Amino acid sequence: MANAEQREFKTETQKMLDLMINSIYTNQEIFLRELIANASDAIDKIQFESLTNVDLLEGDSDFEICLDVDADEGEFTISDNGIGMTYDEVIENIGTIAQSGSQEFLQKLQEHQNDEDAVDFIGQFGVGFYSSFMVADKVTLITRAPQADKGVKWVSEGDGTYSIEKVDKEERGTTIKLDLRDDFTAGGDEIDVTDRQTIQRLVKRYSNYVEYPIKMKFYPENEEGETEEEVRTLNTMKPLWERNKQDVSEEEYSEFYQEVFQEWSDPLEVIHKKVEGLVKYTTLLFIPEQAPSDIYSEDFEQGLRLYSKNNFVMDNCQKLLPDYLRFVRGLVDSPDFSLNLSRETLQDNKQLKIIGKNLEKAVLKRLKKMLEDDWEQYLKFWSEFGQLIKSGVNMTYGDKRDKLVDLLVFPSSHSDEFTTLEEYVERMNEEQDKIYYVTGENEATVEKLPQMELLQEKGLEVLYFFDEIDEFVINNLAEYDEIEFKSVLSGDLDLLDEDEEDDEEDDETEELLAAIEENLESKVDEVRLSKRLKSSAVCLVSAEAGLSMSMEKVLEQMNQNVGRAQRILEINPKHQLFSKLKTIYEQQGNSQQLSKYSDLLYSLAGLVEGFTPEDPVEFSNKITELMAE
Ligand SMILES: Nc1ncnc2c1ncn2[C@@H]1O[C@H](COP(=O)(O)OP(=O)(O)OP(=O)(O)O)[C@@H](O)[C@H]1O
Repeated sequence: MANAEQREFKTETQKMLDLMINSIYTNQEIFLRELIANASDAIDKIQFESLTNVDLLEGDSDFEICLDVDADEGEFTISDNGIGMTYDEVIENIGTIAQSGSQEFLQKLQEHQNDEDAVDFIGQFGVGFYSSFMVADKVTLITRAPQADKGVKWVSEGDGTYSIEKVDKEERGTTIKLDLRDDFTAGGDEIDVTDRQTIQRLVKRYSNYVEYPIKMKFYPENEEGETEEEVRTLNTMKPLWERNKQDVSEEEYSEFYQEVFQEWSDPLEVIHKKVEGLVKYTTLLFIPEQAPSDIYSEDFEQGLRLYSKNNFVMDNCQKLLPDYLRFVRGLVDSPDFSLNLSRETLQDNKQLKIIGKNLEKAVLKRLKKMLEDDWEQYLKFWSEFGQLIKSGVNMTYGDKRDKLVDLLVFPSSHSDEFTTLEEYVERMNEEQDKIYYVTGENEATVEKLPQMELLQEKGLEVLYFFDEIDEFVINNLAEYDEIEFKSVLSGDLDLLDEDEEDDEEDDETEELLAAIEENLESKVDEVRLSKRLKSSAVCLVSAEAGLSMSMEKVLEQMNQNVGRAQRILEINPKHQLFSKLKTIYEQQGNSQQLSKYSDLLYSLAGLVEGFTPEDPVEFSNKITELMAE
């Protein structure tokens, strides 16, 4: 090294190296991604420049990145035939920290100099080439720029100085040799960087879609037990998302989806978009056919995969899509993402926010289109992910909520399958001014509810809410197209024509109702004559405002005690039973018998509603006594 010039690193560079060497970074394996990304950038550059000056290629246009390991020597080497560097460029690029990301990093480093939490922010910045020092105690870089006579050799042990000298180098491009630290060789505590399988795995994970072949020699044994040299390309290269949509077949999308996201079935929908604007990105999203069984569990790994110019940056990035779209799989590639984007910095990442908004819009738009153009497919989607869309209504506001509302579908009394709110409103007759709904277990039970009788008679359509979340969603919406939602099970339905309205209650009826109310004091808030019942004798409804009985049930199951729904017992004045009650009251006043009847009425009305009697034994005794009479 007679001609080698010894130079010192700039102070900041040394600080950075110290951090690398002390392995503040926990994820050391990313060194490989950083070196491959640099090699790929260097090839991009020569390719671009050769467009105007083909001589730069020196006849070599088979662009490639070659990796090699030497387990005996504990070495790892990466070579590229990219643009290389001149003597001055090496000093400029490698001896100092030039890029803005690293500048910012150093500034922060200065601020946090004596901070223990330096670890927290170090992961936020691109450290590129220097990450070599995480796994190596000596780094040798030999490079030659196109058409330069001499190459340049740069060597450093990360100890504050480096040496630089001119050397002969035949091929254009850069070779970087790492003398690995013992920890990173066979028998070390960390990953074995001299192990070909390990390297292969890392390339697959981080650099699979780098567009130049990443090659490595393997030495498998042939049938005779002799080893043979075999050069393998480790990466898949052409990222599907970079291709034109028109040129990708459905099968190719499916294959990619299954391979990358470990799915078994085909995706229900594929969204593939290239966006060039304020932010530049390409996205490939998939709506799965089936919800994974753990989609509601806390461990569910939601989120998209991020790439930066085909380099893997991060998996399961949750910041891009809102929680209610957690079923969407896919990726986003943007040159604006830094390779070292970390979960901590995602929060403030502006590009990410813009991209996220666009993606959400794109998914909702596609779902709307599916609903309009392919109803069968939409129902399939709905049966898997409808719950999540509903939860989205509860979580969103304004415009977004309006978009979600049009994706809601419900079973209804007037349709064999599901109906949208828009369709419901279209079917409403002129006098109808409310959207009616009923909550219950299933179609068979709600259709038989006494409260449904009047609506059925009047031919009014009722939406069926079989999902616990439904009523909460509707409560949040309050109205659709300025039309109020109205539960068939609460308040007054106001459905009778004037001539159907009953005459004023006589005094005796009033007294009777008051007596029953007194008997049921602890259970109901009001007893009144019903205007909705046709053939049934009694029903229980909730008060117009406030918690409904079905919501009370759900909240109770969730152990959320938010109070009790107001209960109103309605008695059908046209029912035989009512005349019987009247007779009893006329003859005996508020007797024991009337008290027994009051209890029974309440229990029966509750039963229909799905509430078991508070004391089933007593209930059954009362019924049998009555039968015996
Ligand atoms: N294989 C290479 N061929 C040619 N030039 C290289 C090579 N590797 C690094 N360089 C030069 O050294 C510079 C510094 O590299 P480094 O990896 O530290 O940062 P970067 O790649 O610019 O930024 P980042 O890693 O944050 O994306 C590069 O910008 C490039 O000019």
